Amino acid sequence: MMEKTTTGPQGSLTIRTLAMPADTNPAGDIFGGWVMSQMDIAGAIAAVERVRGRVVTVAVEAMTFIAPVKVGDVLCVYTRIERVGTTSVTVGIEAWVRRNRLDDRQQVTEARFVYVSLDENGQKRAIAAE
Ligand SMILES: CC(=O)SCCNC(=O)CCNC(=O)[C@H](O)C(C)(C)COP(=O)(O)OP(=O)(O)OC[C@H]1O[C@@H](n2cnc3c(N)ncnc32)[C@H](O)[C@@H]1OP(=O)(O)O
Repeated sequence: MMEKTTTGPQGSLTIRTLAMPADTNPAGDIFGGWVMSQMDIAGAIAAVERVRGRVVTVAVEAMTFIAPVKVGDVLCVYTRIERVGTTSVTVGIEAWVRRNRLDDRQQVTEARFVYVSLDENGQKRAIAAE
């Protein structure tokens, strides 16, 4: 599991979006799947920037849901490149919310997503050194 953050978000702010009523479960909280989707999108943005090409998600590792997301929360997803392999890139991802008129900030998830670099034909592509 990734180290718990104690001071604030780690990484670059990659996505900021609003949790809407359509994304709730019957209990009124936001679906975990919606939050994971936002994290996958943010991780893919970070991976595409690093590999400078198309990527596909191959694995989600160490996904932890720390606190619920509520309707009206502003979800902020932070990413950082943790590892670059031959064809894969591992992105550390944290989601935080701002709630109660944006006064409170709380971490809601953390995970590592792994992406594989593909060429235009969908074949694995070696990642070039930076
Ligand atoms: C099922 C879905 O629709 S999910 C939504 C979107 N995702 C997809 O569609 C991806 C479906 N999967 C695939 O197309 C294939 O598995 C691919 C192209 C991603 C990988 O192809 P494979 O031939 O299995 O790849 P291979 O085993 O060589 O691994 C490629 C890289 O991914 C890494 N990798 C593969 N599986 C995993 C895993 N479970 N966890 C972490 N890393 C992994 C490998 O370590 C390797 O990294 P490296 O080149 O940096 O050393």
